[in-house]
Amino acid sequence: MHTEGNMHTKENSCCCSFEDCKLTTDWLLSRTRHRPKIAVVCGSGLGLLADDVTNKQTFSYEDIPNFPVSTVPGHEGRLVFGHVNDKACVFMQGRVHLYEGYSLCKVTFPVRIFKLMGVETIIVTNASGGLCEDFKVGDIMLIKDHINLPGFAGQHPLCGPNDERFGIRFPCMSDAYSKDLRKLAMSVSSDLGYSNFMREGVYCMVSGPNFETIAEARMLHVLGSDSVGMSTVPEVTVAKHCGLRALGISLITNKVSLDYSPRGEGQP
Ligand SMILES: O=P(O)(O)O[C@H]1O[C@H](CO)[C@@H](O)[C@H]1O
Ligand code: HPA
Repeated sequence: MHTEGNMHTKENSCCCSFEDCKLTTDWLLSRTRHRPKIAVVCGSGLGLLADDVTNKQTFSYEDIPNFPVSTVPGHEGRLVFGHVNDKACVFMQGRVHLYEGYSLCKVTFPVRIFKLMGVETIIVTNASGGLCEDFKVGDIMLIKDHINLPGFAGQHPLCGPNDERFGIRFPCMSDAYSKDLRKLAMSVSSDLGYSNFMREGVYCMVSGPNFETIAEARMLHVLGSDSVGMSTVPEVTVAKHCGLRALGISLITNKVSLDYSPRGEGQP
């Protein structure tokens, strides 16, 4: 069989085998007493989510065997173990993306490490562009569903041989984002007085690194996307595959231009 240039063939399918994951998990477990039940992936510029962690122990990604290293600004590249309100947590201060040149297997490697460490719930955050006309910059969108655009083109973290120790071959994705967690998040934000800027919607992943053309943005909108970004979907897909409960939170950091007329500099 000719394999050159095809990432997903049997011979060249996985840079992150179960054994690789086990090695990294054991490395971490032997260096920390923390046993987190909740993992949080901090999106671009959102590393401050880990600021209030108590009893902190941190590891630089570059020191952790097999771990991918963040290369973009706004992604510090450290794992932070500790407690938030007495809950044992681990925060990824910074993630890696497909456009950095990592395979999606590598992008999602940390999710499997969390699973093997005993994590049960994962909160995946991101910075994204608002496509829904009602959205304002600064709104927070709870992700109720996603569109995996790179997945349609074969860029999918679960392509390649399936290891049943992680999950089944054909995982269901219709309930990837826990309804209960979304309900809880809405109720907590209402208690905090945040209801005015809480939204719920569909996140679409594009590969990046360029932002969308106006025609592309219109297409994504017509397809039912409320926000667009270059992450999250692979992590949540792998989380669902291995049985983690997931909450997805998107901070709307910009409004995506859907028409050619306004402020028209440089536009077609
Ligand atoms: O999704 P996160 O990591 O928050 O980052 C978002 O912000 C970057 C673009 O500014 C892209 O990487 C996009 O995906
Ligand atoms: N498009 C894609 N990714 C993004 C955007 C956007 O407008 N904003 C933040 N990440």
